[in-house]
Amino acid sequence: MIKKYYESDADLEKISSSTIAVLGYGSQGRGQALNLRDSGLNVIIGIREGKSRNAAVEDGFEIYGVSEAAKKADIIMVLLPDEKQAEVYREDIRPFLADGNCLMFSHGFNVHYGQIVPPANVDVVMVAPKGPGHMVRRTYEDGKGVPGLIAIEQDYTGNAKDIALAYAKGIGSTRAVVLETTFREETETDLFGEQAVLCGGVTCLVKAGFETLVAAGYAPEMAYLEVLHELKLIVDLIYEGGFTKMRDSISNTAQYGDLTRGPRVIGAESYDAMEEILCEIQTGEFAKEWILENMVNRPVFNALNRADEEHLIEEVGAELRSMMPQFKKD
Ligand SMILES: NC(=O)C1=CN([C@@H]2O[C@H](COP(=O)(O)OP(=O)(O)OC[C@H]3O[C@@H](n4cnc5c(N)ncnc54)[C@H](OP(=O)(O)O)[C@@H]3O)[C@@H](O)[C@H]2O)C=CC1
Ligand SMILES: CC[C@](O)(C(C)=O)C(=O)O
Ligand SMILES: [Mg+2]
Ligand SMILES: [Mg+2]
Repeated sequence: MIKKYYESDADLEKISSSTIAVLGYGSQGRGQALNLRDSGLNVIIGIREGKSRNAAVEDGFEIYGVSEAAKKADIIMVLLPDEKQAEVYREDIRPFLADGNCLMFSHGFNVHYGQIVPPANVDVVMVAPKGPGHMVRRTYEDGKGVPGLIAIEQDYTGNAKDIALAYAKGIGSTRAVVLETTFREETETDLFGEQAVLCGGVTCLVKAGFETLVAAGYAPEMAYLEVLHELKLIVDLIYEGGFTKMRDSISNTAQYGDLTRGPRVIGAESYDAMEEILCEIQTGEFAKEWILENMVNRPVFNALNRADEEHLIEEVGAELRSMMPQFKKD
């Protein structure tokens, strides 16, 4: 049985006298740093010059370069892009790690695939919120939390788990639930989830529905509202109460179509593709591909991203959203 932890299982005191360096101030860096500070913990930011450094200054943090922050800290949370972490680790983190420090990640990619090999005299820990950084912050501000994972790769001090749980409490995750996993399990399931379902699966499904309707002569605006805008409303119901709550809310006609037609869209071919994708993750083939892609300045990433940015669904969506009050900035 997987271990689950809640508020009463974690003690902020375990890290209340520690200096926590959050390295990177992007999606996760900002969300986690603000939550930790609001939880009363001692946070500094390690960041290069640039856009997100300015945001950290505006938010009133004590700011340092990455190496300086790593040197000052007891807990070093690496919230840099996965593809940059190994290089920054070699140059700006590893030389400044002290005996008994806690090296922390929110995703296991670099440790699991051997791109970062920490020394034996530090704790190596993961605290991974299961949600985007902006939601980590917004949910905390609402008095709730995004569920999280902890994993202990190396327990040099004997305190690694207490530290991980306290950090998870600091970012709000124990308000929801924290599961105990391993670097391998988190890395493989996270990559699979984002590729096959959450990001890759969903965007391709929506695009396919949109393109099918538009090719059949329906207005792109109709297609957009049908397969993209309404998706959130349906997903919200699934999120709140599973398939059952969603099916309680839709018409019987929709439910019959869902049960009989859904399996034709996601059929044997999709199951085979998912298995193949999982296998590429487990063997390290995907990791190798992504590392090599970065070494040659991301030609595939850039070309595919540009094509999607220029897709009709984005143009139509931007125009429709600009008229909807819920998307207007204050
Ligand atoms: N995004 C998410 O919600 C989730 C992310 N994670 C994990 O969290 C980690 C961080 O991801 P994410 O928050 O998306 O990252 P972002 O891309 O949002 O932010 C990265 C931050 O690192 C800084 N940075 C980039 N390159 C360098 C460098 N060479 N030296 C110093 N600073 C640098 C960026 O600064 P600048 O503005 O100057 O580019 C930015 O502040 C990853 O391990 C990811 O897998 C885990 C769960 C969810
Ligand atoms: C779903 C994408 C994610 O895994 C996340 C927000 O959890 C990521 O890497 O950003
Ligand atoms: Mg994820
Ligand atoms: Mg991920």
